[in-house]
Amino acid sequence: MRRPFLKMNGLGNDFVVWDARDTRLVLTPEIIAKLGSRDTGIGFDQMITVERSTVSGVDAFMRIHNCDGSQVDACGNATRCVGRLLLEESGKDAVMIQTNAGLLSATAAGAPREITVDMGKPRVNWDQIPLAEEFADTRAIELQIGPIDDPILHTPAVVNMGNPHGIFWVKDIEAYDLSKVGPLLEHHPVFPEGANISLAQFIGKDEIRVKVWERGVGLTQACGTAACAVAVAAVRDTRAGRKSKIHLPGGILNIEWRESDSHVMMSGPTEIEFEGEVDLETIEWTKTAPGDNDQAQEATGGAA
Ligand SMILES: N[C@H](CCC[C@H](N)C(=O)O)C(=O)O
Repeated sequence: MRRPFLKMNGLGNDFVVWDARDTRLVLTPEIIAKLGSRDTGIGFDQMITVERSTVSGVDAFMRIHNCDGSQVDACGNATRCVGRLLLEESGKDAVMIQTNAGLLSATAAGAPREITVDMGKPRVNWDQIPLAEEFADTRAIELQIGPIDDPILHTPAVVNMGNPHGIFWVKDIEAYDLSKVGPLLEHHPVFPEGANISLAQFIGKDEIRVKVWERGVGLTQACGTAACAVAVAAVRDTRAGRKSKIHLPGGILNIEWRESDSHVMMSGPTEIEFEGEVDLETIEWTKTAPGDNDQAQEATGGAA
């Protein structure tokens, strides 16, 4: 059975997006992992299924799966992408997206394809992250993040943005091999539900460079909820103001942890890479229509 999809990304954190508002779509974790594989399938960091919301007046429900097939409750970059689709489809100035982590609102951020999402309030109590009970005093958490010749134990900042985040402030991100320490920390017993792991380095006033090992994925070009979590941790650790620029490998996200209501506002780009169609039995897929940049080239007769 062939099914249309959109391939999208937010700063290179990429997604397959299904519209399942009229035709339900339930896939097993095994099929999701096959589709998500950059060898056997379409390849993505997360799979996003847009469904009818169960809450009246809310535009859609967004279901999120990591490429390992695990279902999770928050994905900042995908929320911007789904927000863009709903805003363009409805012509409204703002749309509401229901997730298992709560209701999120999305609005246009000014520049084309730039979207602002209200990611709601951060949670910082140990049982909200969650952390294992024996680590209720987060100061007691000392984790080895390498490198081998620098066996300094680090205490992470911990924030939940609808998903768990462990953040390590370091002087030089390049001094650590996140591809090695990331999986160890993601599955560390201190995080009973796992965690997204960020290395964060200040590069200027309210400018922070971040690299992320995502739970259920691995290294990604960007992670929206991590950007929010780092910005919140920077304020709590009195290292930054309430507005900060988070520099990820894929680009910059602008974050504001609003004083008035403690909501975290995240602004950044979205991209439709292409439209496609996939056979859910054979996982064979084809592109059926160009994306934003292809169209831009076509429109301008752009050079190859
Ligand atoms: N890997 C995350 C979900 C996706 C988060 C990320 N892609 C974002 O933009 O927030 C988790 O397991 O909690």
